[in-house]
Amino acid sequence: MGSQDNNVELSSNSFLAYKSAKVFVAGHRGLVGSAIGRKLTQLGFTNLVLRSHAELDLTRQSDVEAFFAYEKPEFVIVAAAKVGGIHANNTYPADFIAINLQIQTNVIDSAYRNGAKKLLFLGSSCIYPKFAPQPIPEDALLTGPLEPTNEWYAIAKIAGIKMCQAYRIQHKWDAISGMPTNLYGPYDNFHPENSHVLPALMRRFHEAKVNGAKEVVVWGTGSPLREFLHVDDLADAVVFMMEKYSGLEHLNVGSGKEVTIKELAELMKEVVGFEGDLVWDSTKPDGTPRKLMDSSKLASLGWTPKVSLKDGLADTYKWYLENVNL
Ligand SMILES: NC(=O)C1=CN([C@@H]2O[C@H](COP(=O)(O)OP(=O)(O)OC[C@H]3O[C@@H](n4cnc5c(N)ncnc54)[C@H](OP(=O)(O)O)[C@@H]3O)[C@@H](O)[C@H]2O)C=CC1
Ligand SMILES: C[C@H]1O[C@H](OP(=O)(O)OP(=O)(O)OC[C@H]2O[C@@H](n3cnc4c(=O)[nH]c(N)nc43)[C@H](O)[C@@H]2O)[C@@H](O)[C@@H](O)C1=O
Repeated sequence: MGSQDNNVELSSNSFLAYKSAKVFVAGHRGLVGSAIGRKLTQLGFTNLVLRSHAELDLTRQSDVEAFFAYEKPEFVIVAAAKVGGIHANNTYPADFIAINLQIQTNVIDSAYRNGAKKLLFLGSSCIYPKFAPQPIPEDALLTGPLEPTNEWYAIAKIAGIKMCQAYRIQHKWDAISGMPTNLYGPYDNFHPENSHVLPALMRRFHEAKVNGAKEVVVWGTGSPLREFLHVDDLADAVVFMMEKYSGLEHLNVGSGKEVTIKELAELMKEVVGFEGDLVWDSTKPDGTPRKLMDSSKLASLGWTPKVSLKDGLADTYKWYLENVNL
C-alpha cells in the first residue's frame, strides 16, 4: 500500500495499551456506537466520553468546539450520522448531505484542534460507483457515477474520507477511515419505512406473525445482492483498526458473504417463524444491484468476522423480542 509510506511516523499511538484514555464515541446510542461502547467496556476501557444527541447536537459547530475544548478526548470514533435505508436516503437528500457534512466536519476538525491522538471515521459501502467491479476494492472510489438513491449521503461520506486524508497529509495527524458494509444487530432502527432492509423485514414479519396475516410485502424485485455484517463484528474491526492501522487509504469492512434480498427475506421468514407468503412490490426501488466489498486488505492485517448471518439474525430477533416488541 504505497499510501502508507506517507504515514509511517504516525503509527506510534497504541490504543489498547491505554485503557484509561479518554475515548469519545460519537453516536453511542445508535446501532454502531452502542456496539463499540459494549466492546470497549468489555476490553476494560474506563474513561469513555459520551454525549447523547439531546446533550450535544454535533451539527452545531460552536457547541462541538466547546465540548472538545473542555473534554479533550485522546481518541475519537465517529459513529454519529444521519443514517437510513433506501427510502429515507431517497426522500430526505438535503438532510443526508447537510447533516452528515456538518457532523463529520465539526468532529474531525475539533478533534484535531484539541489534540486527539487518533480519530476513526466511519463511511459506508455506498461510497463506491453503482457499477463498481465486484468484489469492490478500495481503489474503486471515485471511478464512476454513484447509485442515485444514496448519492447525497455518499458524497458526504466521501468528503469525510477525504477530510481525514487531508488532515493526515497537511497536519501529520492520525485520522483513518473504515467503510462498513450493510450492518445489523441490537439497537438497530426498526422504523417501518426509514430503516434498512434487515430490521424492516424483521419487524414486518414479526407483526405479520403476531397478527395472523397471510402475506408480507417486500420492496423491489428481490434480485439485488447485499453483504451483511453483524455490528459486533464491526465493533471488533473498529478496535482492531484503532490499534493496528494507520494509513491514508480507507479500509473496507465486510463479511465477504452476500445474499439476494429474496434469500434474506426467506431466511428472515424462517427465523421469525412467519408462515404466510411473500409479495414483491416492484414499484419500490432496488437500489444498487450488487455491492460486495473486497475486504482483503483488512484481512491481510489479521482481522476476520465471526458471526454468521443465520446466527446473527437469530440473536437480533431475540434482542428485538426482549427490547423493542414490549
Ligand atoms: N447501519 C448500517 O447498515 C451502516 C452504518 N454505517 C455507518 O455507521 C455509522 C453509524 O450508523 P448507525 O449506528 O447505523 O446509525 P444510527 O442511526 O443507529 O446511530 C446514529 C447515532 O448518531 C446520533 N446522531 C445523529 N445525528 C446527530 C447529531 N446531530 N448530534 C449528535 N448525535 C447525532 C444518533 O442519535 P439520535 O438517534 O438521537 O439522533 C444516533 O445515536 C454511520 O456513520 C453510518 O454511516 C456504515 C455502513 C452501514
Ligand atoms: C447501508 C446502506 O443502506 C442503503 O442502501 P441499501 O443497501 O440499498 O439499503 P436498504 O437496506 O434500505 O435496502 C436494501 C435492499 O432491500 C430492499 N428492501 C426490500 N424490502 C425492504 C424494506 O422493507 N425496507 C428497506 N429499507 N429495503 C427493503 C430494497 O429495495 C433494496 O433493494 C443506503 O441508505 C446506503 O446509504 C447505505 O449505506
